[in-house]
Amino acid sequence: MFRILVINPGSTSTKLAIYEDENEVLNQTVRHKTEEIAKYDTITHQYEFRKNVIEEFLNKSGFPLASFSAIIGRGGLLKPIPGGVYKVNDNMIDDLKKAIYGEHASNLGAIIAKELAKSVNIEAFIADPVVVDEMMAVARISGHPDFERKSIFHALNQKAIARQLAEKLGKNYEDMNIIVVHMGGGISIGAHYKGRVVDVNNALDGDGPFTPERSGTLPLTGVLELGFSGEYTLSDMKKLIKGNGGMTSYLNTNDAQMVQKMIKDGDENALLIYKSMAYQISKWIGKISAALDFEIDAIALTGGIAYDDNYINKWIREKVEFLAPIYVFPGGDEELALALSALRALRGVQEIKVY
Ligand SMILES: Nc1ncnc2c1ncn2[C@@H]1O[C@H](COP(=O)(O)OP(=O)(O)OP(=O)(O)O)[C@@H](O)[C@H]1O
Ligand SMILES: CCCC(=O)O
Repeated sequence: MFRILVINPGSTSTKLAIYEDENEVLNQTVRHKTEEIAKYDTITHQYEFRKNVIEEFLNKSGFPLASFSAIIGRGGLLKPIPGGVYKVNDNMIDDLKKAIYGEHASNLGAIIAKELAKSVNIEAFIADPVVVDEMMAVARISGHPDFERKSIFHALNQKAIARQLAEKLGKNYEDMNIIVVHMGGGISIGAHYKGRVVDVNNALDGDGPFTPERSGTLPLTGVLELGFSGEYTLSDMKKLIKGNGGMTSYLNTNDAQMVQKMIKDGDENALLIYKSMAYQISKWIGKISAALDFEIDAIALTGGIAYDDNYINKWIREKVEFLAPIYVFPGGDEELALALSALRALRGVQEIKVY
C-alpha cells in the first residue's frame, strides 16, 4: 500500500488530503481570509504560514511523516512544459524560489512538498502544473509582437474534470470538444479541443473575467496611467491585478459565500458586482466558443464557486446554456488527480518527467 500526502495551495485556500492507494483517508480545505493573506507582500512570504497549516493538518491526522510513500504538490509557475508527473528537483525549486516565472500560491506546493519529503527521505512530485501549454499557434498572438499570450490556468483541475465529464457521458476525452470553466480564487475558461486545451485565458495576468481576487482584463490605458502616476510600484500594480482585484476590490472579500450572504441581506451593490462576475464569465464562455468553431459537446462548471447554484450557476446557465449542455462539478477534483498521478509514478506505470 502506498500512502500519499497531497498539498494543494490555492489563492484563497490550502487543500490537503491523505490517500492510501486510490482511497481518500482524509481531506481538508483550510480557507484563508483576505485580511490573513494581505499580511504577506508576496506569495513566497506565505511560506511559513502555509507550511504551518500543513504541519497542523499532519499532526492532527496522526500519520507520522515517515509513514508516507511520497508527497505530491500542486505545481506552480515554471517554464511552459507538457502535462504529466514531474519529480521535484533542484532546477524546479530554484525557479520557484526566485519566482522566475512569477508568483502563485501553487509555487509553494513543490517547495513545501520537497522540504517535507527531504526530511524523511521520500520522493516529492508535482503534476499538471498551472503552466501546462497546449495552445494552438493562432491563440498565442496577442496583438503586438512584444507580447505573447501565455497558457496559465488551472490545468490540473481542468483536465481532471474534462476527463470525468467525458467518462460520465460514455465518451473519450480525445473525441470531445468541451469548455471547462474553473471558478476559484482565479477563474480560467479553457477550450478543450479533442483532448488539448487549445485556448484559455491567462487567469493570472489580467486576462479574462474578474474573479474573487483578480481584476481580469482592465482598460489598458487606464492601467498605464495609474502605473506611471508615480504612486505605485510595479509590485503594487501586480498586486492590484492579481490579489487585490475583482470582488476583493469592490466588496473587500474574496469569499463568494460571504457575498451571497450580503446579497441575501439586501446589499444591492454586492448583487451588482456578483452578477457582473457571472456576466463576464458568460462573455468569456461565448468568446472561447469561437476557438471550438461553436461545435461544443458540453460545458463544465467547476471550482469552489460552482457550489453556488442559487446565483452564479443559474446566471451562467441563463446566458450560455443554449451553446451546449452544462454540467456542474462543484469544488473540483484536484486532490484525487494529484494522488492518482503520484500513485502511477510510484507504481512505475507513468513516466516521471524531469524539469
Ligand atoms: N459552498 C460554496 N458556495 C459558494 N462559493 C463557495 C463555496 N465554497 C467555496 N466557495 C468560494 O469559492 C472560492 C474559492 O474557490 P477554490 O477553493 O476553488 O479556490 P482556490 O483553490 O483558493 O483558488 P484557485 O482555484 O484559483 O487555485 C471562494 O470565493 C469561496 O468563497
Ligand atoms: C492557476 C493560475 C490561475 C489563477 O490562480 O488565477
